[in-house]
Amino acid sequence: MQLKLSKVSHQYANKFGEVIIPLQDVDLSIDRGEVLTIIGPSGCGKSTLLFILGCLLKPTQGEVVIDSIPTYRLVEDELAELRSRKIGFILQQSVLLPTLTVRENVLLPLWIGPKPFNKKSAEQKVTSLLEESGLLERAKFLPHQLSGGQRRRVAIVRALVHDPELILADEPTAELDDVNRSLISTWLLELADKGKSVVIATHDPFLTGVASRVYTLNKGLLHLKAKPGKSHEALEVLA
Ligand SMILES: Nc1ncnc2c1ncn2[C@@H]1O[C@H](COP(=O)(O)OP(=O)(O)OP(=O)(O)O)[C@@H](O)[C@H]1O
Repeated sequence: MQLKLSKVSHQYANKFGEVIIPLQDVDLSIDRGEVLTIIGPSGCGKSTLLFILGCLLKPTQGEVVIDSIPTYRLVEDELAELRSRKIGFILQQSVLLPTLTVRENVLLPLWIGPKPFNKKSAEQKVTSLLEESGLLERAKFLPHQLSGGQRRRVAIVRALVHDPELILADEPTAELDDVNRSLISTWLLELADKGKSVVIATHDPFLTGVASRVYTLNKGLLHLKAKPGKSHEALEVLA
């Protein structure tokens, strides 16, 4: 996916009319196969930026263009369709439905999404994703029967089940041990190798180490921190 933000600003107001401007004139381009990380202090606007990139939030100013389509031209149904076809969200809280098994939680976006799917090939896809993530033996477990790291991996698998072109991850490795952090870093990098675009809000050096570009966000301004590096080499150093 090719994604471009031009002069994007966003402002929130509370009920007393106080205004917060977490993004100011942000320009950003993302291409296929790139891994970008965004770092910055708590409350600086990282999630806001991810929500705008994922078309969950319309910026108050500026333009978001996805595969040559300016998103302001799309109505809400078209945006929902775009999200469910092309975008995978890994949110800060791995919210899994407590009464559904791991397999059912992963299948959920296909059941409720607008995209028709073949039941048999969906089952196969889920099986192979669960296998890749080391979760196949837990396919029939309920979320409360999993460890925190396993729950996070289920949430990631769920974000990938519809084969999105853009993956947006908000602190995907927070509070995980080194094994899980390394596994998730490797996994996100492999997705980029397959041509996916990956944007991650994080402070985790495992993730900033494998990124093609690292940005800092502070006081509304986005700055490039590091020039493109050799991501595989970075991962080997960290392993
Ligand atoms: N719906 C909202 N209404 C008003 N202000 C909001 C709203 N959502 C976020 N904000 C404010 O916008 C700022 C940016 O929030 P955001 O969640 O994007 O930050 P963040 O960098 O992701 O933070 P963290 O790292 O703590 O998750 C914060 O100061 C927050 O209080």
